[in-house]
Amino acid sequence: MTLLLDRVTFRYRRWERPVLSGFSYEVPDEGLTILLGPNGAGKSTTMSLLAGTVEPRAGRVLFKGSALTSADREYRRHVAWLPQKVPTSRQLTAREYVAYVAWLKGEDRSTAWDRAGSVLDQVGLADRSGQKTARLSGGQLRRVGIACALAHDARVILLDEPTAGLDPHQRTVFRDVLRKVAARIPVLMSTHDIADLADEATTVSLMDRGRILHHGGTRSFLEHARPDAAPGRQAESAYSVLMGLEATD
Ligand SMILES: Nc1ncnc2c1ncn2[C@@H]1O[C@H](COP(=O)(O)OP(=O)(O)OP(=O)(O)O)[C@@H](O)[C@H]1O
Repeated sequence: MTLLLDRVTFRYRRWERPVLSGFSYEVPDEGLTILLGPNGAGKSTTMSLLAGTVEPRAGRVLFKGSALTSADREYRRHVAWLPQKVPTSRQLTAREYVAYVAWLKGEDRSTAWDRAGSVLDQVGLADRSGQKTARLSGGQLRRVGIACALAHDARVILLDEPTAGLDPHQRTVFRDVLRKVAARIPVLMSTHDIADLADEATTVSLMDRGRILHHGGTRSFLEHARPDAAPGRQAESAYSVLMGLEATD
């Protein structure tokens, strides 16, 4: 019950149909939740609303029982939002950048600097902490983004397609970091990479056209797979069945 959307309606332009209408969604308080759905389903919109980067036309965004207001410092501090492209400053080193973000979120300078060192170590980037962010790879930058969330004591982490475009090695490293982080802090992550969920996710949410089609434990999601789905393909099959793309028998 930490972070949720309560009967939210949202449209990008006044004359357009709402992307979400009377939409409610609660981010689970534990583990890794994966938000699946086809292009245009409303995943990024849902995450932007939860992150407070856009405001609903109707309904509420609630954090720890209080409605979000854009000036809410506690919210900014405790809800970490990582868009697909981590917005780093190219001139700063990884450590300077993480420390800067922690300072912006309210840590004092020396605490921010110390924590930046320790969290970069936690995401496996201790040896890159003195490197300019402009010279880091996409996968390393996403780990810098996670480090920022850890540095300012986030209570919830929202990740928009964090594994998109990563090579298999970077993806594995990123998932290892994610597994450790999600054991301590709830993480909501949108993805098209169904393989991400099989081993890692605690909860699976599937949305389409602004509606949630499934929200529950990974096992209950996988139970929707066709009985004859090939080993390792149950998640894809469950997705297709729930989306109505594939019959169950
Ligand atoms: N900035 C925008 N301006 C206008 N319409 C938008 C904007 N962003 C998204 N939309 C529309 O809102 C709907 C939901 O988009 P959204 O990006 O939330 O979906 P998504 O599930 O994240 O898709 P994808 O998997 O492609 O990232 C789509 O119809 C999309 O065209």
